[in-house]
Amino acid sequence: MEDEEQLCEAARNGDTDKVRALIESGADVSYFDGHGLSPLMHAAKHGHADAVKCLLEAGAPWNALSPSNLSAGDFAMDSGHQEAFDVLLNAGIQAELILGTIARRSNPSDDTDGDYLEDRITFSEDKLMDSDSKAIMMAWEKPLMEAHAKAVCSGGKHILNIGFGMGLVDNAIQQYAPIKHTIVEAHPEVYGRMLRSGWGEKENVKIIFGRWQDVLPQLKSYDGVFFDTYGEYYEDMREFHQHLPSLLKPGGIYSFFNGLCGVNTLARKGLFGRRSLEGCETQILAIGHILPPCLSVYTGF
Ligand SMILES: C[S@@+](CC[C@H](N)C(=O)[O-])C[C@H]1O[C@@H](n2cnc3c(N)ncnc32)[C@H](O)[C@@H]1O
Repeated sequence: MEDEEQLCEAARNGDTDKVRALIESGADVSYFDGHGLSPLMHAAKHGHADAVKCLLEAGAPWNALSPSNLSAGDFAMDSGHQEAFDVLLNAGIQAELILGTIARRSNPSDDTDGDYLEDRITFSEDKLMDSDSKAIMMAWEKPLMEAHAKAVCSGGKHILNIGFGMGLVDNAIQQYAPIKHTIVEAHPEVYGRMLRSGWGEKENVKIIFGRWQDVLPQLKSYDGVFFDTYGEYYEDMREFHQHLPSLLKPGGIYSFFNGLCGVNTLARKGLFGRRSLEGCETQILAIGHILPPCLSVYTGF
């Protein structure tokens, strides 16, 4: 048996010593077997967190996808292996933060979502797609968005949402009859669609067209804030978080969603597709892993 096939087998069996020995003797950690699965995917699928760590340390690609578009993170999550999932998630986040920093340093004027904001996008009943046919938003995310809306609307009647997308969260926010519901949206086509579908005429809605980074001076303080953009780096989300103390009223509630590098320009398809987070309860818990403190809902600024 080839070294790489043995590596897949050792990863599957959780035989970390053998995994390490094979790597030291030159086995290729980027190998895909006849089913299109990498050693990392095998280790993840069987919940062998130590083997996952060992393969990641040796440079196994955390964002590779199987023929059915599943990442190692998806395999771990789908099989209920939380420890292996956490190891992969942390590796992905670290890589994202580093890649984002490198991208910014090499091109400080790069606004990361500039390309996306100039792209044509496609709307259909159940999804919003970018020009690479990658999903910006999908209808299955509705229960998740409803849960976020419930959370951010539980603290008061002045609500801010960043990123309209399909309007799922905004429709849910409207159910709570906010006094003022401010929506920031940067994509001209999404904005155009918002206007065509009557959002501009709702009495309690204020639409601010532009990138949140550019329209910050127009924003006030809110009882609830939700953040879910597209085509940005974690760095952007971290930057947004730095504004929360002024964007949130005392006791206000913040929640966010991030597709975990679903559109990162370097990782392209991403470590954990949004599908990893399907199922509302899990989603909220999974979101909480992104940034400490480990909750997606922040209160009491
Ligand atoms: C994933 S969608 C939001 C989906 C939304 N939560 C829903 O429930 O349908 C992301 C949205 O953020 C917008 N967006 C991306 N970058 C942005 C930025 N810097 N400022 C404001 N909006 C942005 C995109 O155009 C897109 O409409």
